[in-house]
Amino acid sequence: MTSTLTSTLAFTKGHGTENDFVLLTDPDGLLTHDAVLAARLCDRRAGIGADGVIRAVRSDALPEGAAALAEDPTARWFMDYRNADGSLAEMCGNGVRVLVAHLLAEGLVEEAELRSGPGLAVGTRAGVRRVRRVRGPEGEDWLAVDMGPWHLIDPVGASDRGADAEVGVHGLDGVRRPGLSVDVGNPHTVVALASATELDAADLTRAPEVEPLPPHGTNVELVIVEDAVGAAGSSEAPLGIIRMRVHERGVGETRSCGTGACAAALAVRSWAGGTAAGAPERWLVHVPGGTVAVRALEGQRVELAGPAVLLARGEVDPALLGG
Ligand SMILES: N[C@@H](CCC[C@H](N)C(=O)O)C(=O)O
Repeated sequence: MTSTLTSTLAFTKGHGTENDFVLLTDPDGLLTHDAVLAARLCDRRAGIGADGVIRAVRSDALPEGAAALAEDPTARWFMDYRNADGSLAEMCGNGVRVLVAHLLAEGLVEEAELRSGPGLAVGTRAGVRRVRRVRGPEGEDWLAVDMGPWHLIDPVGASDRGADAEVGVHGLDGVRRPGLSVDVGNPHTVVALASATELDAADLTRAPEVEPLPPHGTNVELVIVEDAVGAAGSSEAPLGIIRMRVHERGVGETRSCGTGACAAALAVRSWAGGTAAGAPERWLVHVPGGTVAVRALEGQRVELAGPAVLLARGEVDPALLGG
């Protein structure tokens, strides 16, 4: 992170539905945000402990930022995201909300930017994302992110299997369950389990076996669908309810995954036959760390909303990090 590993590094710790992150502020892109240091910071015993590291850097201070600025010249901040194992990820739905909360707390963006027009533009490796201030279902202060376009992933290309997968989940007596691979900026395979009992019994200390595996690996979401609220006979638009557990690429089981919640809702919608069949266009996704809301947007886009919590600030001596 620093060239000498002798000076301390300021950090903030935050989470979105308990998907937790170490945040570093590096406006001018002077830090070496490499895989080794990210893995050490994320170590839960010899480091600070987190599912990922987010470096807040100005888009014009790093090469990947050029594409973000070309897409939207107002995207002056970039989310440089690494997983707990140090690998780069294209996008993090919980992370982008926590990054924006951090930028606000540091006085680097204004609350007004979240409340006007389409919201604050943030560059990511998956493209520019826009973040707005919204109210949660119980009046909480939440952030909503336009997560951009999504598509099904066909890992084997032009086959009759399309994005369908078969997934072996550990802890379920060798049964294989149907999956659907969805790209929401990063890759996911959503797996439909048969019951809440299966969801609770699944062993996510190891990655589920996905066949065929998307080319860049995959995050895996195990889901069950609970009854939709406001369906048949009601004037209200139906609200789908999903329970989900997740095994993240580059991390392991986490308490939540924002992109994963979007993929889960989109897969469930697809299995239900889509809008034409009356499938809900908005969902609450319950994860072990809380609840997020997902909404289908026009133009095959999707929105994620949820909380962003900053809980600690401090300094760490990179020379003392173990791992
Ligand atoms: N937890 C994140 C996703 C983080 C990246 C993921 N592990 C990957 O490698 O794609 C989220 O909230 O979206």
